Amino acid sequence: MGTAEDTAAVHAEGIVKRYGPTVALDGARLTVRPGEAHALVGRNGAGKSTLVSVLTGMARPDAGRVTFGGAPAPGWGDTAAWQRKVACVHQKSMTVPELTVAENLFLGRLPGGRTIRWRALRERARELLAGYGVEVDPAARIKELGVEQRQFVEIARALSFGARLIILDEPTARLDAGGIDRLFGRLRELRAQGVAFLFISHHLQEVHELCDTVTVFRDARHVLTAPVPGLAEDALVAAMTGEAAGPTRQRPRGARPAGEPVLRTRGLTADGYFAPLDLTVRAGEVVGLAGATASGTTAIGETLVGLRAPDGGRITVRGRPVRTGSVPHALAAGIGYVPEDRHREGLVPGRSVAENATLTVADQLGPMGTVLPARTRAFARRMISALDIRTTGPDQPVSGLSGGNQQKVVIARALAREPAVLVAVRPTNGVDVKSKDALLGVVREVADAGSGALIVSDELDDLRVCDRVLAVFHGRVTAEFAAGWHDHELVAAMEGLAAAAGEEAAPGPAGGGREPAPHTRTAQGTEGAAP
Ligand SMILES: Nc1ncnc2c1ncn2[C@@H]1O[C@H](COP(=O)(O)OP(=O)(O)OP(=O)(O)O)[C@@H](O)[C@H]1O
Repeated sequence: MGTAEDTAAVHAEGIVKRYGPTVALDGARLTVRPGEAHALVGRNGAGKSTLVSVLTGMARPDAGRVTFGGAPAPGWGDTAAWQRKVACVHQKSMTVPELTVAENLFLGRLPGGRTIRWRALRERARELLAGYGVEVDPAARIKELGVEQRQFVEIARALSFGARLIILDEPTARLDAGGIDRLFGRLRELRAQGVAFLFISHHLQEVHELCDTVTVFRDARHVLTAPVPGLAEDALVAAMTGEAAGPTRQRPRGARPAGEPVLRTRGLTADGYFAPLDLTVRAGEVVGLAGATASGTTAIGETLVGLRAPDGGRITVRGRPVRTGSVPHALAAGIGYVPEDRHREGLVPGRSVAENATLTVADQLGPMGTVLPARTRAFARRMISALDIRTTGPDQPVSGLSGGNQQKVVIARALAREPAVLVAVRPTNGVDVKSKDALLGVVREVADAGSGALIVSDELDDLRVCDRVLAVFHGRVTAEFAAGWHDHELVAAMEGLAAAAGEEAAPGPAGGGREPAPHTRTAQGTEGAAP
C-alpha cells in the first residue's frame, strides 16, 4: 500500500527482461513522480532502452509490474491504452516522414466512416499545436521539419493522447545549443503543468541542468536514485561504473611533433555548404573540426570520405590524389570513416559483431569466403576489449547490442583497414562517459601509431583529445586553437563570436586566414552555412 506508488506518474518494480542468454533487466525498479524531471543514466548496455520498451508497452517483461498513478499498466498489445499513459520521443522519429504534421497528429484516430475533411483536420491540428505553444505549420510534411520541430510535434501528439509522462531518449543528440535551450524551456513549462519526464542522456551536465532526480542503472540493475542538486559528478560516474571515479577526462596535450601530411585539401568546396578549404592533417596528429549542426563541418567530413561530390578543389592522401565523390576510392586511398548516423550508414543488423567490425564496404558482404574467420574474430576480440564493447562475443548479431555498443562496432570497422587518416563525425554520440574516454583513447593511439585523425564534432569532450581544433562557422574556418583552449573560447568560436571574444583566437591558416563571418550571436541561426 505504498502511497508513493499510488501517486507516481509511473512505478515499476521487480522488472526482469531476458533476450536469450542476455539478462537486460534484472529486478529493476523506477518511480517517477508527477511533474518530475527524472534522469535515467547508465553505461552502454545497462538496460535503459529495455526499461523504456517495458514502460511504453513495447516489450513484455518476464517478471515484475508497472503501474501508472497506482493503476496497473494496460494489457499487453492495447496500444491505444498505453498511448494515453506514456509516450517516448526517440532519437529516430516515430512519425511518418511522408505525411503532414496534421496527419501525423491524428494518425490512428482519424474520424472513420466518412470522408476526411482535411481543412478541418488542419485547423484542429493548428489549435492543438498552439495549445502546447508549438509553432509548426500543420500542412508541412514531417520530412521537411528539423529535428527540433519534429520532437515538438511528437511531444504535442503524446500530450494530446492524454499522456502525462513523456520519455525522452537522448533528445539533444542532434540539436545545437539554441535548440537545446528551447527544448529545455518547453519541458520546464510542461513540468509546471504536472507533466513528468524521464530523460535518458549520456550528457551529465544536461542532467544537472534539467533534472531534479536521477536514477542510475548498472548491469541490468537499479543502483541509485538520488536528488540531482548536491550530487557530485564523480559520485554519479562512480555509481555508473561501480568503480571509484578516476580522472575521466583526457588531459590536453602540448604541441607534439607532427610528421608528414597524410591528408591534404586544396580549395575543397561544396556550394552552399562550405567555402574553399585548405586543410592539412599530419601523421601523428589529431585535428578537430568544431562547428554547430549546420556549420558545414558534417558536409566537409562527408566530402572527405566521398559521400558528397565537391564543387571544386582537391584531396590528397600521403601526396596521392584521391578521386572525389566516391566512397570506394576514398576508402582505397586510406580514408577511414566513422559516420554520424550509425543507423543509416553503419551496420548490417543480422550480421555478427565480428563481420560488422571487419566489413568496410557493402560489396564485400557477398563472397564471405574472402574473409578469414580466424583473423576476423581475432580482430573483433581485440576491438571488443579495446573499445569495451558489451557483447556476448564476436558471433553475436549486432542487432542484439545496445545503441552505444553498436556505435563502438562502427568505429572498430573504420579501424579494421588501418586507415592513413580516420575521419570521425561525432564519434561518441550515444556512448557513455567511461567508454568515451576509451574510444577517444583509441583515436589517439591511431595517431600515435603514425596515422592522422580528423574529429568532426561540436562535443567539447571529443575535441579535447585533439592537438589542434579548427572552428567552423557558416562554412568557413574562423579560428584555430592549439591544445589547452578554454571551453568558452571554443564555444564562442563555434557560435561565430571568435573575433568578438578576441581571445587568442587567431584566424586559422587552414581556412586561408579569413575574417570571421559578420554575425552576432546566432548559434541557432546556422541555417545552411552558405558561404
Ligand atoms: N533485441 C535484443 N536482442 C538481444 N539482446 C538485446 C536486445 N535488446 C537489448 N539487448 C541487450 O540487453 C542489454 C541492455 O540493452 P539496452 O539497449 O537496454 O542498453 P542501454 O542502457 O539502453 O544502452 P545504450 O546506452 O548503449 O543505449 C544489452 O546487453 C543488449 O545487448
